[in-house]
Formats: sequence, C-alpha cells, structure tokens
Amino acid sequence: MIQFERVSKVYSGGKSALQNINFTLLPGEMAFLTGHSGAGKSTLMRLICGLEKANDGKVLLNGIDVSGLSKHEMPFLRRTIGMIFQDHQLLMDHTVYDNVAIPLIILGKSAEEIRRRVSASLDKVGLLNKMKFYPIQLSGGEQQRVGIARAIVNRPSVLLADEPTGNLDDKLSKDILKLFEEFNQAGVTVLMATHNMGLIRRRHHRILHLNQGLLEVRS
Ligand SMILES: Nc1ncnc2c1ncn2[C@@H]1O[C@H](COP(=O)(O)OP(=O)(O)OP(=O)(O)O)[C@@H](O)[C@H]1O
Repeated sequence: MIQFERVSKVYSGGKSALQNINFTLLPGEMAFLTGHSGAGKSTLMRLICGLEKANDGKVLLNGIDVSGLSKHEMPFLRRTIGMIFQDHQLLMDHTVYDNVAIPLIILGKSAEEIRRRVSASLDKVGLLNKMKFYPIQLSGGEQQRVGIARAIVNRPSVLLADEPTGNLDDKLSKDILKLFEEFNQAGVTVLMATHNMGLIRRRHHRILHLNQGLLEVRS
C-alpha cells in the first residue's frame, strides 16, 4: 500500500515539484500516473522509494513512513519495491542472467536460490532463452523486459515503473503493460507513470494525473 498525506517537495534551488499531494493506492491496486513533462511524476516515484525526501507531509509504504527511515534502514524498504526505468539501466558488460541476478547477489542469496529465481523471472518476461546474451544483442523491448525481470526477481509487493514504454513502439508498449497487469493480478501493487494516453485508454485502472505538481484524480 502506498499513501501520500499532504506531501510537498521543493528541490534545493527553490523549484516546487509537488504540492500537497494526497492519495492512497491499496494493496493489489494498479494505477497510472500521468501528466506533462515536468509535472512531477518522477519526483513522486522517487519519494516512494526514498531516493528523495519530502519537505512536508508523509509518504507511507506498507504503513512505514519512508521519510522517517535512516540511511541504513533504506535497503530494507527497497527490498519491497521493484523499480523500472525508461532507460532500463542495465549493465552492458554483464549478461542478461547477471543483470537480473544483481539484486539477489547483493542480498547474499545462495547460488541455487539465485539460479531458481533468475530463471523464474526471465521465464515470466519470456527471455529464458536469452539469458546468456548481452544487452547490446537484444532489441529495445527485450532490454526493457530484462529491466522488468530484475525488478521482480526479489518478489516485491510494489512495482514502480517510470515511463517504462517511453522508447517502445505501440505493440511492445502494449506487451509491457500486459505484463504489469499480470503481476497486478498476482497481487502486486503497481504504479506506472506514462505520457502515453493512447496506451492506457480503455483500461479500467485509476489515473492519478499531475498538473504542475498538483494532483487531480481521474476516473
Ligand atoms: N534534482 C532536481 N533538482 C532540481 N529540480 C528538479 C530536480 N528533479 C526534478 N526537478 C524539477 O522538478 C519538476 C518535476 O520534475 P519531474 O522529473 O518529477 O517531472 P516528470 O513529470 O517526471 O517529467 P518527465 O515526464 O519529463 O520525466 C521539474 O520542474 C524539474 O525540472
């Protein structure tokens, strides 16, 4: 569950990115985060995973006040979140398998558990047969799916996706959205930021729309 209570964010330098944001995303809910470029979408996502701190108000993740966590408590929070970026942020000199394994290696999991979980994640995104490839050998859509496999390998309860389809064509974008919907049907809370209104039209999920740092809830 994600809760924002009267959250405001002003960057050093004085730029007000978010103003008095209030919303709740229930466990197992899926929502889209929309808004123009600079509306505050990435800032909102970064507040949830503790990459930025709110100046005012509370950001709660599964009931825990993210802004109240110390630096050494952050890794525990991040274990419950899978984060997906537009530019997937893969390590180009590592194989697909190694890229997906990284979160588990950091957590000190056994080689057997890593093998099992990485295979399961790659299977979910349809890339089991490419585990030995390097990212450069994959298409844009496949690279994005490796980023998704890495985000879910730790079985997070919350998936945050910041413009995950930004560089992809319509067909690939729809495939990625379908994947998120499948995770959501399996109980994962999903928040996906997107510019692509065509993609999310006719989907029944709630829309959180940001307009110059202010939230309008649509649908
Ligand atoms: N680190 C930062 N320092 C100062 N200002 C920032 C910083 N990050 C973002 N901003 C400003 O805060 C506002 C919101 O930015 P943010 O990246 O959250 O918007 P966005 O909706 O994700 O935009 P886009 O769709 O272009 O990615 C913008 O005016 C941006 O310039």
